[in-house]
Amino acid sequence: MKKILITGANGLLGQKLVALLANQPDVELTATARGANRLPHTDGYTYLAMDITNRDEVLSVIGQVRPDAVIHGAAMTDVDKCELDKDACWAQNVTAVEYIVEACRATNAFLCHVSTDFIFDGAAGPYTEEAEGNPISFYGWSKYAAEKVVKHSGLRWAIARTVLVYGIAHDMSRSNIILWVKKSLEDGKTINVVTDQFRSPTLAEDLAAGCALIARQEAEGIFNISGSDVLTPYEMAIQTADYFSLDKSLIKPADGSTFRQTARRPPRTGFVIDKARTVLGYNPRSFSEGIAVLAGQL
Ligand SMILES: NC(=O)C1=CN([C@@H]2O[C@H](COP(=O)(O)OP(=O)(O)OC[C@H]3O[C@@H](n4cnc5c(N)ncnc54)[C@H](OP(=O)(O)O)[C@@H]3O)[C@@H](O)[C@H]2O)C=CC1
Ligand SMILES: Cc1cn([C@H]2C[C@H](O)[C@@H](COP(=O)(O)OP(=O)(O)O[C@H]3O[C@@H](C)C(=O)[C@@H](O)[C@H]3O)O2)c(=O)[nH]c1=O
Repeated sequence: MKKILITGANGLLGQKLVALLANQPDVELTATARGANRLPHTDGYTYLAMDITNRDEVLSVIGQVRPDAVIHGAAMTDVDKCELDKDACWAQNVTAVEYIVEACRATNAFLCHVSTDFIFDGAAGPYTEEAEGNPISFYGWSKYAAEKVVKHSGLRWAIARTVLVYGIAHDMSRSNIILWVKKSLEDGKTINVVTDQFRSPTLAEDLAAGCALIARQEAEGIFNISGSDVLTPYEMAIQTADYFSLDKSLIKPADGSTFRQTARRPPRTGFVIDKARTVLGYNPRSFSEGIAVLAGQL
């Protein structure tokens, strides 16, 4: 029996991890999140409130559960809000990781920490696990700093890096690219979508599967856990419109000269996922298969 504790259970990744690991005969699952349990189902796991910015709560919850492995997905994930509210971003994405590490050290738990392609500057993707980070947004800096906390923790640790996660979750706090394109086109809204950014978009179920493989195997090191296809957001939008038979003429190509967000985005990222495939047995869907999985949940 492996005791696994996840953080941020109410989020997109968290909900898919609960769906994957609850009711598994060899897993005793504890789902934690801040405040009330907002998950649609309550069977097959234990829910405990745990605000990761509250050191006492983190130490007491993890100290009480004494998990074999922690999958740490909780974070402040709104990149533009992180640029504007740097204190909140640092508290949730870095200081909180120090508390998680302290609690894992006290209980000798394995830590799987979830990170991002935004630690890179996007000059030369797709990236392998050996690439050197060079963040260009505050969110990116916070996740880069969190990786250093994990790497120097002395724990048995893994870092699961991912890219542009998409999927459907219950009561989602933020949308993601497929849902945003689909809703915009259904509402007859014109959208400007960039052709000069490159990503390997990741189905949330595949990210959860990759994190579960790492936690079950207590595989140590950095693993790129993303989708297999490298696409521009424009290509993703066109594929989404085609799949749902929506009006492609509403999708206008844009680039850095016309489209700007509060925080800079690294232009060319995406991941090489060979290591996760061979070491973990990770096997993600293609983007078109991922759209079909999402469509099946609508
Ligand atoms: N989404 C993406 O495109 C990508 C995500 N990642 C990483 O993947 C991980 C999961 O992201 P994802 O599931 O998509 O994001 P979500 O925003 O859907 O989930 C993040 C969760 O973290 C929770 N959280 C935030 N602050 C706290 C806190 N103080 N205490 C407890 N929980 C907290 C949020 O709680 P609440 O629901 O209450 O707000 C939310 O449910 C993150 O580490 C993110 O950096 C990496 C690359 C891409
Ligand atoms: C809103 C918008 C986005 N885009 C593009 C920009 C970007 O490449 C892509 C997604 O933009 P968003 O701002 O929705 O998502 P973004 O904040 O870029 O997503 C990031 O989230 C954090 C958590 C991560 O860790 C990163 O890996 C990445 O997934 O879509 C457009 O082209 N037009 C638009 O109007």
